[in-house]
Amino acid sequence: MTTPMMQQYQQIKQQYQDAILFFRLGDFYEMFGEDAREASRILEITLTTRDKDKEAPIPMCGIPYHAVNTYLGKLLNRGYKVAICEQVEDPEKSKGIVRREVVRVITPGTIIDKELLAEAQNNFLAAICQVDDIWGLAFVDVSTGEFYVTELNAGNTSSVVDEITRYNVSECLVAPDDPGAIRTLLEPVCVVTSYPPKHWSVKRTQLKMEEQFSRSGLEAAGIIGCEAAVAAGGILIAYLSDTQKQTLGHINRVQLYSPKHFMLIDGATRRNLELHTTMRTREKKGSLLWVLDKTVTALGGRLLKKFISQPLLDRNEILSRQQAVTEFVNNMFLREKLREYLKKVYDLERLVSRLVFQTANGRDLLALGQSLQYLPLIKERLEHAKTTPLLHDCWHSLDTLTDISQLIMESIKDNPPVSVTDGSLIKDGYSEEVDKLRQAAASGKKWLAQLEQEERNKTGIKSLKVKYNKVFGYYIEITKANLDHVPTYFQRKQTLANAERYITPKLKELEDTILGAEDKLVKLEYRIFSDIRQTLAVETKRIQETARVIALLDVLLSLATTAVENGYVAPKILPSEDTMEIKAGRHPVIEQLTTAGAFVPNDTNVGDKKQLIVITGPNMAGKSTYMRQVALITLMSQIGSWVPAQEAFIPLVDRIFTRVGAADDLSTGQSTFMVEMNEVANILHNATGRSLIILDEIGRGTSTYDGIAIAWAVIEFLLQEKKGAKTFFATHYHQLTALDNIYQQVANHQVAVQEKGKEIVFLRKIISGGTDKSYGIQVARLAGLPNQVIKRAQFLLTEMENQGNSAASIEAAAAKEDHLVFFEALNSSYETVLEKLRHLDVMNTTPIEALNMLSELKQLVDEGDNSEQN
Ligand SMILES: Nc1ncnc2c1ncn2[C@@H]1O[C@H](COP(=O)(O)OP(=O)(O)OP(=O)(O)O)[C@@H](O)[C@H]1O
Repeated sequence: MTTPMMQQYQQIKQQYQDAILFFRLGDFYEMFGEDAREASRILEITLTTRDKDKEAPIPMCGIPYHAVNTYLGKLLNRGYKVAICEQVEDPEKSKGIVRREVVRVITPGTIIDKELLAEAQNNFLAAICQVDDIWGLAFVDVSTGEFYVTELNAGNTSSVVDEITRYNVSECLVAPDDPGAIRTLLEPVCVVTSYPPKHWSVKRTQLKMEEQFSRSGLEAAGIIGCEAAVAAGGILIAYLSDTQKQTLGHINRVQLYSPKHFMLIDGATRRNLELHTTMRTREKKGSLLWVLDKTVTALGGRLLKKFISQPLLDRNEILSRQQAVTEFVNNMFLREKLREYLKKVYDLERLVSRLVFQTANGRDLLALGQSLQYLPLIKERLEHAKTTPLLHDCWHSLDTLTDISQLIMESIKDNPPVSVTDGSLIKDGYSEEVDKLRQAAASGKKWLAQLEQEERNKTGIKSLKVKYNKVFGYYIEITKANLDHVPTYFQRKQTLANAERYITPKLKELEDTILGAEDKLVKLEYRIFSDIRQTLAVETKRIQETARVIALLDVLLSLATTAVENGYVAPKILPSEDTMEIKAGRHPVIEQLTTAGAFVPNDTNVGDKKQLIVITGPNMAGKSTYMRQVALITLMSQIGSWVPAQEAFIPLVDRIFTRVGAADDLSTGQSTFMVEMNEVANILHNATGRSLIILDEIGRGTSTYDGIAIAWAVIEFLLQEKKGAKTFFATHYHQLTALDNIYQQVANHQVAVQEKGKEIVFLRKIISGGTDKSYGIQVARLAGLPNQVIKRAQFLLTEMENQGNSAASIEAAAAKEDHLVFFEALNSSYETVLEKLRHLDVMNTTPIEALNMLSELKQLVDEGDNSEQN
């Protein structure tokens, strides 16, 4: 027979089948059945059983409630959802089994707990929904309250994936019937959840959106009539109320954006240009974000990431940001002062969500109050920069929230405890009632001490003590040796091995006053604190608006600081058709990673006359670095930043495409060459005459002739079909340099190197003209390939250059050389000896040095012989 508690469990579990149910039992969250099996494996906790003696014992495991976040984090990271089921009535007051309810379902996209969130990173939940031939997309960050919607053409599923990657979404809701088979495309990118149930209608989603943002809010955002966007938004709202179980007041503003408003950067380009993390280690260090991020608030850190993901397309908007950055570059004092104040500002966006969820504690409020005190100072400083329009807007919209900081600073005690139910939250002087109770509790303790002294005097028992425990309250303890002196008005309560415990009517009376006062005080403080928290939650919109200004200021200041520290210039932003000219441009990241002054700057000129630059040059010369540098300077210009160059004229580009390096995508079962061709196809389909295209060694994943043929045809297509697209094409196929004889829009460039005997020196300088030398073997030698391999390759290369590279001639060459290599391999010191002789300056060698050298060479040859024999 199932116990009533297990019946209750099963009823609740029934409704949350896709989540792991954390079922609160006293101080533990327990899991049962399949949930327990799964959780115990992932969380590495012991799996036990309930009703061991019964026929079908139920697997179970548990975690202490106070350590819940650690365990939650592990499950969410693995993509699980967790339903938190609490006891929702006081067990002491309940009749029969205590009532339990799921109070929140936490999913990877709906985390708000600060311990589980990365500070400088948004945590987005997205929904995708197709209405007719349009995709609606909606994004929400529950921890900050941001809510965005947009629409895309349904034919193009890859642009949906691009948008989801751009937001770095943690969880995405897709319809269970999944019309565009989008789930498979998204699964490598984020957790995909089927939602909503089939019977959901566009009408219902619209109602949900109106409930959340009001009709006028939707009108103000201009989204009435955007059915797909509204539908996606409504699905998000519905999912949030299903999981969060409460209205979310901090999500009060929806923004419709047009992807056309921002430069679209696909996932491959984002990775290739290492915008947020490096390709190899996936770390921030070594990325563009790493160079530009001098933000001092978590709010600013998140916004800067967004800026980098969403370069602008509107020249005026770019210039307005650039002007603000310039203002801060030119005004060091203002810049440093503002940054100093901003450092003190707390994560206002995330705090707001904790106010709404009522999870903010005394420390959160105090931190809020303290940081708000800097707002008037910030506003005052901004007054000096009012002539710059964007900074004027910041100054104008910065609400200093003095009423809020005053309320907090007057009411919340310094150093409040973490828990909000243990008292010590409310400052003296804020509430008369609190003061009175606090005094009563404090005096009570004094009275107790007096009573103890009085009783000692009366009884003559020096060791008499007034003590306290939770079960008996206050009592007087007398050791066994003194029992004879105990007066009759002492009433015995408990006997211990060597002492007796008593109470007296007076002690009882005092106890009532003290305990009553403390109990009342804790309750009253909690009530007042909750009221304050509630009052602040009502001010959500104002705090959010201020948070937006603070984040923007922080990012502009960060860009200015980087510009000053790294010696950047303000680029001139030109219309798309113009020529891109960069004088002495540098790669923003590589220059930081090389020793100061070691980076070699290079010029760029591409556009009107020469639209496509073919870059040849040895391996390791700096071709990729150069092309990425052009892309990054363009991107930085369009986010409003200054750029690493002496001078830069940047025409607006609508997209940056890159095809750089080879990356296997084994997770989707694609080969290196297939990935390469997919990326090239994407570029050829989607680039326009206003795009910037970086193609690094395309075609190298297949045989030489196939590769050359594909590369040639791709270039022709770009010249004919994407007129004006500024393109850089790095290649080892020197045959492609012939293109500039045929097409006047093509220019050949090479990266200069200097030959020194067998060695090469990289000059890192881009010069005009093509080269047919790869120096691959020299680079391989630098990389430390065994001498034997290098020599052999050198021989085969010479043979191929003389005889052609047909299979037959290579075979003939290989046969010819075989015994020679074998002979040379007989003594492994051969190359070292030769090297020493090569570097020997005979004319400047004394006889004794010559003798020493001879002996050294002999020793080397002997050692070589010995090692060959062993
Ligand atoms: N302008 C420069 N100044 C200083 N160092 C540079 C410069 N350009 C490149 N480098 C250094 O040279 C290294 C190799 O550059 P890069 O990868 O761009 O060469 P590559 O020509 O694309 O090589 P491959 O053809 O083998 O891919 C870089 O990692 C960087 O450290």
